[in-house]
Amino acid sequence: MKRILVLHTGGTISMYEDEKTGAVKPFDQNPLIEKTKEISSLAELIVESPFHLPSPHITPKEMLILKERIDFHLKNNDIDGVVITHGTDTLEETAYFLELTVNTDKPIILTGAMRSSNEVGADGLYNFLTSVRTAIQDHAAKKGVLVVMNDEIHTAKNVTKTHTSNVSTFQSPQLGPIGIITKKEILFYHEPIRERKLPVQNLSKKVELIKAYAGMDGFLFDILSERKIDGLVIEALGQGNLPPRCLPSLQKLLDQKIPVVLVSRCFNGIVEDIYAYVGGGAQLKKMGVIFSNGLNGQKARLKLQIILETTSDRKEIDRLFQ
Ligand SMILES: NC(=O)C[C@H](N)C(=O)O
Repeated sequence: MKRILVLHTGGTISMYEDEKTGAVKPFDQNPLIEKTKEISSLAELIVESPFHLPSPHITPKEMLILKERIDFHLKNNDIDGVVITHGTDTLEETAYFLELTVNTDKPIILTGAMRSSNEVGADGLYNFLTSVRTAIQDHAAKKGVLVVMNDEIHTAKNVTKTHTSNVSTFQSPQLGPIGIITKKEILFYHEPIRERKLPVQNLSKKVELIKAYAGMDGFLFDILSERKIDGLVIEALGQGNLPPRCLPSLQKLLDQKIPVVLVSRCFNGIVEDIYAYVGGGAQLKKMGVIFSNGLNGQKARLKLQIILETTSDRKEIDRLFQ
């Protein structure tokens, strides 16, 4: 039997709905821990619950705790794979954090639920079961960190939460799922390109994320240049463009040597220095803005935060975002 480390962290998968008020709340004790027994015929489960939080309460510090628990077991050589249950709101960020920082070929799978544990059609236990089924497959190895939800397998780099309530919320806009789960099989369609691993022991840097909009001026940039930040990610317009009125304030931030990374607020495609009008990508690149390669804002923010722990060299940051 394969040995699977199960890390329960909270989220709707471990919540219940009050039948009278409809309010959804965490249980004091995660009910999945009891339910785990029903799945123990598939694999030898090593179950830990390092914290029990709704995922909007999760910070990079909790992500680092998960990395450390996984590294501990990898070092002990007592596991063949990992399944993490997590709230869905920030699940993609924890998945991507682990993709960037955990160095292993063994499957690491995150899953969650859109319906709380006592709702009709609750998807939590089912998603947990399919995640364990995926984690024990030999061919789930070497694919990086994966997200298993609703009978689909997605990569941490591409997956994002696309719907507030639907069970098919997790999608990979750039790529689609890399695999599917049926009653009989776990099938992969293609091999993902894996992320270069980054060292991280501590997360002390303040990195902010802002979204561009039509008519944006320098207001938010001015606030950021007055407060101390270590880095900034901007979700720019289209192919990587910004409204002209915000440029002088952006320049102030760049003059302070704050690394500024550009992603697009579009959920498909990459940013490029194509447009040569005022505020277009060509000008932003000349100003020293770093262009990312198709990550969404929240993942680029995490990546910059991790990178800044080891370097603030603009060229090196640029290289790591290619
Ligand atoms: N479906 C969910 O898990 C959403 C919940 N708000 C959470 O992320 O904890």
